[in-house]
Amino acid sequence: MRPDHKQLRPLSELARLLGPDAFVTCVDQGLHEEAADPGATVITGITHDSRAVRPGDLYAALPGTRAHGADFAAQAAEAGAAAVLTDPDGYDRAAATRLPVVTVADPRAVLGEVAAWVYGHPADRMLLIGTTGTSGKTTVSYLVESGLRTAGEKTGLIGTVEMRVGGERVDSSLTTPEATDLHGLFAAMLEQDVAATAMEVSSHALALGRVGGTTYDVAVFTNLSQDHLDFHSDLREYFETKAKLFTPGFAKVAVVNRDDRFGRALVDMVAAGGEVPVTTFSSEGDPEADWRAVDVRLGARGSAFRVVGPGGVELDASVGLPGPFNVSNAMAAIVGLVEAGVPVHTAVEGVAAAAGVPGRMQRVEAGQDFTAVVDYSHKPGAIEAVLTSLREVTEGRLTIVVGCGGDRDRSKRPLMGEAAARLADAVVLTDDNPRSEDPLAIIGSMLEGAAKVPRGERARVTVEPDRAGAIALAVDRAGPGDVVVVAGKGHERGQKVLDEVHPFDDTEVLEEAMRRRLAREKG
Ligand SMILES: CC(=O)N[C@H]1[C@@H](OP(=O)(O)OP(=O)(O)OC[C@H]2O[C@@H](n3ccc(=O)[nH]c3=O)[C@H](O)[C@@H]2O)O[C@H](CO)[C@@H](O)[C@@H]1O[C@H](C)C(=O)N[C@@H](C)C(=O)N[C@H](CCC(=O)O)C(=O)O
Ligand SMILES: Nc1ncnc2c1ncn2[C@@H]1O[C@H](COP(=O)(O)OP(=O)(O)OP(=O)(O)O)[C@@H](O)[C@H]1O
Repeated sequence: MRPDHKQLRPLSELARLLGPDAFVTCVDQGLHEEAADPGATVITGITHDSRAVRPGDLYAALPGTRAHGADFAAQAAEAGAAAVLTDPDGYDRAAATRLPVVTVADPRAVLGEVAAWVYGHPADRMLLIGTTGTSGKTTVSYLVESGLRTAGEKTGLIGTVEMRVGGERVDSSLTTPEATDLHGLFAAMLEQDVAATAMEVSSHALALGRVGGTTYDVAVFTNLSQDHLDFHSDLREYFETKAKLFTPGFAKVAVVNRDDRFGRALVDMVAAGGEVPVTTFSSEGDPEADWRAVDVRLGARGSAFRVVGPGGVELDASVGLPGPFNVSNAMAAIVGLVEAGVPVHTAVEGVAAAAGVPGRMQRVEAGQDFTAVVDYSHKPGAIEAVLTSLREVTEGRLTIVVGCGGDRDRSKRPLMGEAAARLADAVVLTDDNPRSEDPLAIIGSMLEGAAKVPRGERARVTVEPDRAGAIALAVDRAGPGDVVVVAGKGHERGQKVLDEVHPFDDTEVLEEAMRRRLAREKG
């Protein structure tokens, strides 16, 4: 989504912004190595994708893992690009278009600043609350947005499930959009009078410069556990990437979960920097936290608790999402809102009023006599949190249907298998976005983890590679009062096989399996 109003930015201004390390060249002016005078060239928008170029755009030709954006410079020029931003490697193909070319050593590193410049620094003109962490980013962002709405703001939301601009819903393909799209989105939000935005900040975004040129009024940290080790070299580097969000260029204030060991390390790191004030929260009774959730009463559909904060604040609160981890998410949102200037009672009211988050601990009803849940847990920490939470609210048997994605962090597969086999009574291992891999090989790695649980403590493990078959199996075996959780896809609507996405909706398949069973039972 882009603003309707076109920007008019002279390219000469960009050359000044980027300073002496940027070369501006224009073959048509006979200038190959000297800084050219980009003269009358005017930029009216920006994109990193040749397929999305609009006339007047600056096309950012970025080096990628599969291609170099410069490979598509001719296509961008044909679509009306006014100039190209690239690195020395992409220069030849960019210059061949005869458009002005801005060459910098690392275009991703400046892309956020450049995109913010193109759109007139829109993020600086709204309240921005960014949330990072391995788990809880989407949930906290939904809760924060609800709090901002309760405070009377027209809101924006940016995250994995969807983006929202005022009341309008926009599909989302990444958790955190690329910098060019992000600043365009902020500008479009301003045009619609959005005054406050809640957004998710992934570690990919921090590593790939997607949030450059964006300063968060409040940056929130939920937790860190193993994930994305296909992208980050190890847990330490993953943590350090997340920690970037809490440095002065990115955050004005930090809100950090003290119950998480990486959260405590982050508190020390930010405090040592001495530039970003930190406020902490705990839902597990840490007396050192600035804000605490006490007297937590867990229920099958949500929790009630008391919020205790600085200056004698103490008030009743609730969250309509089950599990202790959602009390933690609610605290993250409440404290984030308070640090953003929302009165605490409004923050508490907004969080309590939030509707469920699509595909997160979502109950599915078809008249069955057991509890059926769809949840987006697709990493060891989330599987553990979800199974522990569901165990607390059921006397019956707990079954999980779970797989693990192909072409992504392989080291988490045995950990997911182990967590499922340790914490559930029954596990059905199945397929989940195999991409280019053999689903049985992925399941094999999960089985390795499951086998580490001692026999007497291990859940009954069944393998059914066909996901619909696996869901039906779990449904057919469920007894009254049991819980079946279908993990991994949550709000997603497809199964990724090779480069194709085949329609697959866990909620629909689960509903259908339960209806079929009821029909069979009725005779
Ligand atoms: C690992 C990663 O994040 N990769 C991102 C990266 O892709 P890449 O380096 O492979 O790009 P490439 O395909 O080689 O293309 C190079 C350049 O050519 C451009 N291009 C390519 C083809 C074309 O026809 N025209 C064109 O202009 C591309 O836009 C790109 O700028 O740059 C692309 C756009 O510039 C992103 O779309 C792509 O995200 C892919 C789709 C992705 O799946 N990313 C995931 C892992 C991700 O970012 N996830 C996090 C959330 C993680 C979490 O769950 O916490 C997220 O924030 O979404
Ligand atoms: N605070 C938390 N601690 C542990 N697990 C959580 C927490 N919050 C949510 N989860 C689990 O993680 C799943 C994903 O939650 P959510 O979408 O809010 O997190 P996320 O950080 O946005 O995830 P992702 O990066 O995978 O998009 C939930 O469905 C739930 O199983």
